[in-house]
Amino acid sequence: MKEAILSAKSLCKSYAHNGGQNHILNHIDLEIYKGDFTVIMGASGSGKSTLLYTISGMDRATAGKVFFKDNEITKLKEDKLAKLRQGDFGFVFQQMHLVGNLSLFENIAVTGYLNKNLPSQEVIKRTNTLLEKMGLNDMSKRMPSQVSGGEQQRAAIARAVINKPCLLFADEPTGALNRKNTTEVLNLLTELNKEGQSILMVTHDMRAALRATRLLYLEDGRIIGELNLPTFQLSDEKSREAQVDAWLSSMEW
Ligand SMILES: Nc1ncnc2c1ncn2[C@@H]1O[C@H](COP(=O)(O)OP(=O)(O)OP(=O)(O)O)[C@@H](O)[C@H]1O
Repeated sequence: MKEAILSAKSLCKSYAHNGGQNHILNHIDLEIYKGDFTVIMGASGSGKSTLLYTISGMDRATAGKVFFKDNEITKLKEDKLAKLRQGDFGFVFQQMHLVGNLSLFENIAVTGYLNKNLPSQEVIKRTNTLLEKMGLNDMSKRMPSQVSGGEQQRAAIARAVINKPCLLFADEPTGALNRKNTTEVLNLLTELNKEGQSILMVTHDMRAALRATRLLYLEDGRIIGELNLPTFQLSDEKSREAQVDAWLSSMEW
């Protein structure tokens, strides 16, 4: 049986709008399971990023609850939430937000150093392992401005997983990348997932959606559809694409 690591109960998020309320998330009940590569799709403006930020504790819900491993995180104060985000969650965004005057090595290692439980030798070891895995060995001393967007995003992914988070959140991680870099980043995320990393990603990129083992569709503030898939294999890409395409059409995407 699948193990839920994150669950939302009647999750709501509204914004004040023209004297009224704009309801973006409307009583969402959702469980995110260990080991899954969950991808949330939906039309532009449907609330995908809002859902990711609200369920991860980056933003506050208007109503409803979020539980991380049976602990309610919606009631945590900011300092406890920050600790949780730092230790148990990893984040990757469309923009990489690397520190411009630190090398790639330092950008990755600094998140490890912030983890008080990690000895510095272990931080260095993990950073080197991740640099190798991300294919960044030769450019570890370069500054972010001296590498491509895809290389920056690979460094940002390494930074996000150095503390071995229970769940990696990704908000349109390929949104700013060209085709080649998109494929490289998606391959890395797929590889991490095959090694056991649980991922929750929002995207409106069909190529990114193909990597999901569980696809969810958001519309009118609710999850209206779900498609479960086996782990992505390059050899099955064509038939998977046809399956996902048909499902998205049925969602009127
Ligand atoms: N801080 C805010 N204040 C008011 N409205 C907001 C705020 N943040 C988001 N919204 C609105 O909430 C809705 C959902 O936004 P969100 O960014 O979550 O959508 P999305 O599905 O991720 O869109 P896209 O695919 O275009 O990135 C949009 O109508 C947006 O304008």
